[in-house]
Amino acid sequence: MSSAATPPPADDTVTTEPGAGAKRAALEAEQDHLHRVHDRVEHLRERADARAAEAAADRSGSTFQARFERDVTAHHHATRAARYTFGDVESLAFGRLDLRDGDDLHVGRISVVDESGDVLLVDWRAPASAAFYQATPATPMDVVRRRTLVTRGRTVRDLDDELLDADAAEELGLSSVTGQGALLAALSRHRTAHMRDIVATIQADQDRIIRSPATGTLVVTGGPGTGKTVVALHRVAYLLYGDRDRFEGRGILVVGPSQAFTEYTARVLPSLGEDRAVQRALDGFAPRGVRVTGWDEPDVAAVKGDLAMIEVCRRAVAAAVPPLPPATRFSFEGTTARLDGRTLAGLRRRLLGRVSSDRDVTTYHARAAAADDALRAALWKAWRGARRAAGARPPEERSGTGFDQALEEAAQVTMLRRCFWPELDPADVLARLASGRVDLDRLAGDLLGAEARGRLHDAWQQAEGWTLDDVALLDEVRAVLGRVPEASTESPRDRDPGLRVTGDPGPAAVAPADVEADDYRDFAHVVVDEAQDLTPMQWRMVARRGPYASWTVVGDLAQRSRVAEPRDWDAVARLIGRRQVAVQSLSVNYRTPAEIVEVARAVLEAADHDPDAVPRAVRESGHRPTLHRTDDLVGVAVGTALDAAARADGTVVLIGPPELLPELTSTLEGAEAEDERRERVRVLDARTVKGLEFDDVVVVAPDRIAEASAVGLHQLYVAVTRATRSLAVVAAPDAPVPGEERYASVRA
Ligand SMILES: Nc1ncnc2c1ncn2[C@@H]1O[C@H](COP(=O)(O)OP(=O)(O)OP(=O)(O)O)[C@@H](O)[C@H]1O
Repeated sequence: MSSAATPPPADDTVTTEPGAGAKRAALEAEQDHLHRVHDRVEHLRERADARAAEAAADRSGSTFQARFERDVTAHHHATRAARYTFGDVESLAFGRLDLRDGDDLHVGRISVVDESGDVLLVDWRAPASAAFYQATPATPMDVVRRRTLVTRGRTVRDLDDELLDADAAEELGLSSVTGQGALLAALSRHRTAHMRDIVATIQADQDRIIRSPATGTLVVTGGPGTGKTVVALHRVAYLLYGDRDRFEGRGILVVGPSQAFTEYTARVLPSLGEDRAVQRALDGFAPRGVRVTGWDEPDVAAVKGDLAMIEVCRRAVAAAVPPLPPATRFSFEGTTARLDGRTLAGLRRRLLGRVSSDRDVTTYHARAAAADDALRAALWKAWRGARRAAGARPPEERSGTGFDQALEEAAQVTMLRRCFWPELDPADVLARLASGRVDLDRLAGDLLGAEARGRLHDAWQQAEGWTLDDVALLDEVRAVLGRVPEASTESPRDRDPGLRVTGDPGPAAVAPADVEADDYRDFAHVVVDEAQDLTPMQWRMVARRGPYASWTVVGDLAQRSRVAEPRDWDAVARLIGRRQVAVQSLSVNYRTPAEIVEVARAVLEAADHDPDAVPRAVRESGHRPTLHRTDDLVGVAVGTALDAAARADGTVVLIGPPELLPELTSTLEGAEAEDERRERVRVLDARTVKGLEFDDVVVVAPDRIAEASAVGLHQLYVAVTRATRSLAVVAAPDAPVPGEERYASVRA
């Protein structure tokens, strides 16, 4: 946005520097207004609280209807009260527009009207507020002066003016009072463990994305720190505000790459008064009871993520049914029939061949009744054959003969029906394949090449638990299985203990009733963050939750940690069943100072990626990144991180290759430092820092991160672009470090 808050200022912006007196007067006027807003909000909150309490205590009606209405009323007022509740640090009002017609309006977190109907504050998402974010001197949108307020709780700390229409300003007698720069003030605040909202300083290009209609699929791209994540979250708040019926009813799903990421971003929507969106990490789609404990190397992830796995999963279900008894005998009206296992196996194979995840009616569990019918028909046919062989003439029709009743009572038939089409759970099904009980080569020899099968086999053999990429496979299996019919309460193990898989690669304690997690529904809108990293199978998993949804897809191809498909956004569109995507890009880096951007550029160059993909930084820190050459990687890295924590408040992270993490953690724990300082330092794997940010970043052994896989340099790029303040790199004396000359060198 070209507001005064946005460096560099637009060339045609008119800014006059008034005296301190004018600024003081302006601050006082804004302070008065903010007090009025807060007083009114407090009043509204107290009133809503009182009404909620009154409704909850109302015992006047005893009918179900009366109790229901009372609960709805109490809930309604409690929700209102919650909307009027703000923490001390959140700014309730953050802008003011003076318009050509002499009116002014204040923009804030919510709309507030006083007792006489005057508007004290307009919600940032309302159409009238759009000019606060979008007006420029070239297109002033009837705005003469835009004022950005820097507030904290009830206090106005600073303000920042921009005259967009100098002539009209003169006519109206308006001047401008420049402050510190609201955006720079916001960016220079130290970070906490949680991302903050940016309502006060949304920039024009970001605002256009936030407000764009949710019709098809919008892809938001841009380099690290351009605000993709925060913009996507504000878009969710905007959509909920604009069409609550559509988006609150069916819901909005926000998907992030990891639990750490979801925890980091979790507070943004609640701080905007919206807590209805469902935020999930990719491993959060695992069936209940399944815990993800590991990662796959990119080449294994590529196999597990390939669409060939759709058919592998389908066949895995067919291979998970237990063997049938060699023969089943039963008697009815004095005739004993015998049905051999091979005939029944053929019948079951044909029925299993029709099972798929395509439609609800073709899932395994949905076909249970049809399978049982087919089994009874086969038994009927066998009995009629036996009857005829005995010289009697069997009845043509089964119904009315008592045959079905007799089947219910025959012990052998009961056994047969239980293992013919038992209830299955996804983790058990996949575990049979992963543990080798079902032979992968026989199952998928025609679907996966020998190399891919080898990788899959080795990965599953060596794994100590389920991995992130197994989750999409578990979900695919779950989709093939479908919902367990409601009437059924037995778990598969109650029915057939033989289904238990020993030596499973992962904890598979899942009861079928738990199989459908509560997110398994048809969302109205789906947001996918760090979208460059999803495999085709993961896209299927997410798309299953929004077959009719509109989408916001957020990603940066330069930060890919994958080597396989999909390679561009059109391919993503195909995977989620959409014909096309609209792409919008963000190009200003609000996170990383210019000095660190230079280093990041060198890493991209080393990765043979277009170095211009690095977004331009909005500010400089005045500090060059430091490069520490040492043999004592861990000791120096921990010392550097603790020094950073001592220098200033904020968050510090040590990012290293997986094999160094235990030593980094134990050295940090044993280091002599105050607890408060030590606790502000985190140790993270280079693969888990995606989407996160920290004030001070120490990257350890960059060469090992870079060489770990085909996308190692991209992971190093992600690691060095996490810092908002300082970057230190700790490397062995002879280790290659891209852009070495751009660092200040420190020899330990
Ligand atoms: N308009 C803004 N005003 C204030 N802060 C902003 C603004 N836009 C972005 N930021 C801040 O910049 C930082 C980076 O934002 P965000 O994490 O959304 O970027 P990103 O593009 O998703 O980055 P990455 O690709 O590395 O995950 C955050 O601290 C965010 O709050």
